[in-house]
Order: sequence, then C-alpha cells, then structure tokens
Amino acid sequence: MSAPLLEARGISKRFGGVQALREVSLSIRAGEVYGLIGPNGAGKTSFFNVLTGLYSADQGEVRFDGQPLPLGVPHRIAGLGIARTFQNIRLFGAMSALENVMVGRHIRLHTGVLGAILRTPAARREEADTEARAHALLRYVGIDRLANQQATHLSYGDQRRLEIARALATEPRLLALDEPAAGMNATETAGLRALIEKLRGDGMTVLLIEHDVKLVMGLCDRVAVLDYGEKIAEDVPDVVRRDPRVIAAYLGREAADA
Ligand SMILES: Nc1ncnc2c1ncn2[C@@H]1O[C@H](COP(=O)(O)OP(=O)(O)OP(=O)(O)O)[C@@H](O)[C@H]1O
Repeated sequence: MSAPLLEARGISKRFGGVQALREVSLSIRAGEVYGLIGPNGAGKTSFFNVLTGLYSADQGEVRFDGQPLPLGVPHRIAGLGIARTFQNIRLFGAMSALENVMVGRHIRLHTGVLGAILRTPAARREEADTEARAHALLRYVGIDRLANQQATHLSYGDQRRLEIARALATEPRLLALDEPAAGMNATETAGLRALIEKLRGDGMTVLLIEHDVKLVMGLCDRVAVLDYGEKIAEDVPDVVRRDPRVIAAYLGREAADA
C-alpha cells in the first residue's frame, strides 16, 4: 500500500448558519483515483475548495506529501503540485486551445515578465519549449488537432479535455476534477474514463468529485461519501456501494445493485 500523498485531518468549514464540513478526515494515496461523492449540498465542492486553496478552513489541516498546505492561498497550493478543474468550465474563451494550455504552463516558467518583454534568448527558448509542451499535452488528452481553434468553439467534451490539459500544464502531482462528466453524453463520458485511466496508468493521483455513480464506482480505487458535511464512508467501491448508511443517504437500492 502506497503512502498518502494528501492527508486531510478534521477539516471543518461553516458558511453563516450552514456547517458545510464537519471534521472531515481522509487520505489519498499516491497513484490512486479517489472519488468523492454525496448528495447535493453534502459539502463536496467546499472540501475541494479547501484542498485547492480557494477557501481557508475553520479547523483542521491538510498535509501534502508530509508538508502542511497553506489553505486559503490558491497560487501557493498550485505551486506545490495540486491542480484542479471547475464544475463550470472556466477556459479563456477567446484564446485558442493551445494558448489556454500555455497559460497553465506559466506557473512553471523561470524567465519572468521582464525576460518576456525584452525577448531575451532564454525567454524565447522557454516560450518555444512551452509551446511544444502544450502541443504534447493536447495530444495526450486527444485534441491536438484543435490546437488553433478558439476554446469556445470546441465541443463540450473537448472543452473538458482542454481544462484537464491546462491543469496538467502546471505539472501537478494531484489532479482534482470537479464533476468532469457533468453534461457529457455517454460517448464523451466513456472517453473521459479512458483518459483518467491513462492518467492513473502514467502515475497521476486523481481526486474526482462526480455525480455519475456508475463512472465513480467503475473507475475509482477508493471512494469517500459525504453527507451533511460529514464523511459517512470511505472504502473500495464494492464496500461503499453496500454500506447501509450510504444507501440510505445517497445511493438508494438501485445504485447498490449497479
Ligand atoms: N460560498 C458559500 N457561501 C455560503 N454557503 C455556501 C458556500 N459554498 C457552499 N455553501 C453551502 O455549503 C453547503 C455545502 O455545499 P457544497 O457546494 O460544498 O456541496 P456539494 O456537495 O458540492 O453540492 P453539489 O453536488 O450540489 O455541488 C451547502 O448548504 C451550500 O449551500
């Protein structure tokens, strides 16, 4: 069993009168695909937002590769190696697919703004390298043929792939996907599953929030279930889908038999 890459301990978060997270602890092992599911309003996105730095936590801590994460400071968390996609696709619509990925890459550049303005040889080399890497990432997610298309002109499924390519451009060690299959048709969902399996095959650790229970149960190594901000289960899919608390809170009998 591999060591945890990410360990959250006792994370609590309140919004006014709503306790969105109640002492949630979980650990994600290096190289696994970890699913986070639960009914609407269970706290999945809040937890995601804490992990990726958008929210600070009222209580608790998260360790990433043994180091405490600076919760509430998204750019530092990205720099430490956690990248995310959003429930509502957030691409730079007017830019090409290639440019969207190149923007993601900028977090890892060294020559800085001045080098770019002065067009120093080092900055030019870095830019050429960035472009080559962006093409490689587009190829990896299967949309390099669309590199020069404006992001908004891509199909929904391809926009999701582009978001993943942009997140990968930051060279993450943990890729957090917030409902990547939302709004996808069956073919697109099958393609997404194949892409996540390829990522796992290449050693990426993936955290997946998803409403498509079939996708989660078929794909994830382990699954945690949130309900009213509390973690009510965490195990391999076969155990989680038979857990009476999970069935009562979320899955219902139908999904338990899926
Ligand atoms: N920024 C916020 N301000 C106020 N309340 C919030 C905020 N974010 C989340 N909440 C509340 O916290 C609770 C948990 O919401 P959250 O979005 O984390 O759940 P979720 O499991 O992701 O739901 P969904 O599946 O619908 O996306 C909800 O009651 C929600 O209204």
